[in-house]
Amino acid sequence: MDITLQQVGYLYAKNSPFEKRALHEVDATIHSGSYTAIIGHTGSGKSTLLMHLNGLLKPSEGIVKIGDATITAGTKAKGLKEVRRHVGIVFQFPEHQLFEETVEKDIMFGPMNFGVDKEEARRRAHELIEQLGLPKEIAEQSPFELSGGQMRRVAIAGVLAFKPSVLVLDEPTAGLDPKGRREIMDLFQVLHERENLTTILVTHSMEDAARYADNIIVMHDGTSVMNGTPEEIFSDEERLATYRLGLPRAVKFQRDFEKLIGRSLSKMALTEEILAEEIAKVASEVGGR
Ligand SMILES: Nc1ncnc2c1ncn2[C@@H]1O[C@H](COP(=O)(O)OP(=O)(O)OP(=O)(O)O)[C@@H](O)[C@H]1O
Repeated sequence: MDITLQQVGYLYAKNSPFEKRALHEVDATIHSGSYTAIIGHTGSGKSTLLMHLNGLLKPSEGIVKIGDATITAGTKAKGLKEVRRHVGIVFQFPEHQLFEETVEKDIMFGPMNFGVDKEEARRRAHELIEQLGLPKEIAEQSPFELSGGQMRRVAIAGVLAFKPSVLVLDEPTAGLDPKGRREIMDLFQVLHERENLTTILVTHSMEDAARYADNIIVMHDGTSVMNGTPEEIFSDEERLATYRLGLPRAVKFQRDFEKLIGRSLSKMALTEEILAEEIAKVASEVGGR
């Protein structure tokens, strides 16, 4: 399911003394099956943009196309339920939205709300508990008895349970330790590859954008200023600096290493794995001389 934004603008509290423009003239295309990262400085409009991706907000100006649905300022709310079934959003700290008395019921809530029958919803809940690496027994436990990392997984399972075709992740690893962060991000990567799940990641982490995304949208002052592959986006350090964004660590190391050896490496080191490979190649050339 492709998502396209054409000249999208958004005003909070429109026509009130508190009116505030959060988006203007945003153009972007997110292709079905892609992994897109949305990056940008604090206040650049990422969260506002994200809420347009499943009709939680309707654009004040312009058009949002989500698959066959077209959303404009005049779109009626009842046309949007179908869109929400297809686009699942994992909000920041999603565990704050858990509310049922057991983990199983919490995961079943989403699919049942979209008309899935109880038995199928229960089957999905148990399957997801396993897939997300949670112990089976927690199905009957209260979500509030779990650790922070487990609660996060339960909340993610609740979104995956209604089988969205697009998964939107708003800083999904905020507040987790480095191991928990990596595990959750790797899990999304597996889902993206295995189910060809269109994935949209809103992140402050340049490393995560470089590591996981195949497409990056840069937001600045409420508009989309760059859209391209990680290689394209991170090749222009000066331009990124004007948007107050830095390069991923591996790319910075590469720049320093290239200066040291006096030539360019064959690939752009977007991840530490690629950088390590490139350094190993140079080391073996030097060793062979
Ligand atoms: N509910 C609201 N009412 C009024 N203005 C808002 C509201 N939410 C956000 N804004 C403003 O809209 C602009 C864009 O905010 P948004 O939260 O979309 O940015 P962001 O890039 O997601 O920021 P962050 O990285 O801090 O989450 C900011 O100037 C913000 O102050």
